[in-house]
Amino acid sequence: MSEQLRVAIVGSTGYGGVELVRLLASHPQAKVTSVISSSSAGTPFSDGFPHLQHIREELLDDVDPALIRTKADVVFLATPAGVAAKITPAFLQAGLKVIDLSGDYRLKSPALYEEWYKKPAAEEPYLSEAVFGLAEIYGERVKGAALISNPGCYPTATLLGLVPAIKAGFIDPASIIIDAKSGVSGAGRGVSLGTHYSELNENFKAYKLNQHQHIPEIEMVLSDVAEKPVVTTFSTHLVPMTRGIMSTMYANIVGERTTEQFIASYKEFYADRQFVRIRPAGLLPATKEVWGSNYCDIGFAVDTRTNRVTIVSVIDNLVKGAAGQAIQNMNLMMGWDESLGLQFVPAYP
Ligand SMILES: NC(=O)C1=CN([C@@H]2O[C@H](COP(=O)(O)OP(=O)(O)OC[C@H]3O[C@@H](n4cnc5c(N)ncnc54)[C@H](OP(=O)(O)O)[C@@H]3O)[C@@H](O)[C@H]2O)C=CC1
Ligand SMILES: CC(=O)N[C@@H](CCC(=O)OP(=O)(O)O)C(=O)O
Repeated sequence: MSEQLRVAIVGSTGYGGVELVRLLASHPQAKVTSVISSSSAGTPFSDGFPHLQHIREELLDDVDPALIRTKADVVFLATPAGVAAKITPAFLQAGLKVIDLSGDYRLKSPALYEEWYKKPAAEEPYLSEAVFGLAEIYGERVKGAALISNPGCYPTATLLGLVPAIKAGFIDPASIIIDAKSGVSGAGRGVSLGTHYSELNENFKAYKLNQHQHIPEIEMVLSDVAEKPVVTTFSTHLVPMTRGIMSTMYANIVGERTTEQFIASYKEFYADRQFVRIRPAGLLPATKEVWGSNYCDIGFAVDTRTNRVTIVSVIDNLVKGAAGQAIQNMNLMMGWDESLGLQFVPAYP
């Protein structure tokens, strides 16, 4: 077998980073050679994650691009918004390929990023060079790229559920309303008032209405696919569960379409893709049915009374919504089969 690709992870002590460590442990052609921390360098990785003790015995490295270059070929950045914008240029200049899990390189307009993220935008030419890695839609662009911007968790579930219907002309893009729900690991490992146990348990709440940073990312892709500007209503809710996103989407149908026609059209659209599974009529997906896997499951219900369709799309936010799709992008970037090391069956129940 050829030599394995060497991989480093900045933010390895966060939820996205730890999930990268878990998934890459069984990748046949890549191995993690450096786990990096900005706050705990020099301490054993397994101190914080005893469940991974047998696969990662080394000490955490510092965020040092020159050192990392001696150990790795590709670096994943699983860091909070604003960090990748600062450190990516040094990693690229050191000769590493970069896959960023944050929102820093997704929006091509610096003004739009600063409006929604309230932080300084990444600089050119890196912003223009970054390829938006929604693998099933833009996978061809990912091949050979040096900087990949991994999509957000909510946009991944939402866009995989909407793009085929828009491309087929089945729905009016101006009529779309997106009602999305996430498990709490979507908020990261850090503690906050809104996500601690007694605030979250037995509770269900809407948040960031009309202010969510994923709104411009969703509109960017919907506009690209519709070939005209699209604005949308996107509402987010926190659910008392650990993993999972459900995006429930409503749109007016153009002409007359049955549930079976939506199913047939989506099956054709995703015929060559391994990670999108289309449900038969009457069988809507639930978050537990993709738990721990890289699948996005999509179901449909056409209402002939209102002539609207409801599309339900579910993912595991830490896998297809973050680490899994990032590895899928690494595979595409390297010219490998996109499913390498990702063929996990969902854990159930
Ligand atoms: N959680 C999810 O479901 C998803 C997350 N994302 C995005 O992925 C990124 C990571 O998310 P997540 O893992 O949940 O976040 P976490 O908060 O769990 O982890 C982020 C990690 O980044 C490290 N970090 C913080 N500041 C810096 C810095 N200045 N330089 C280097 N490293 C730093 C921290 O580790 P240390 O102190 O050890 O350096 C921390 O563990 C975020 O941008 C998030 O928005 C995207 C899709 C889904
Ligand atoms: C539950 C929860 O709080 N989820 C986070 C998802 C953040 C995320 O994934 O951030 P980026 O994609 O922008 O990097 C949120 O709604 O902000």
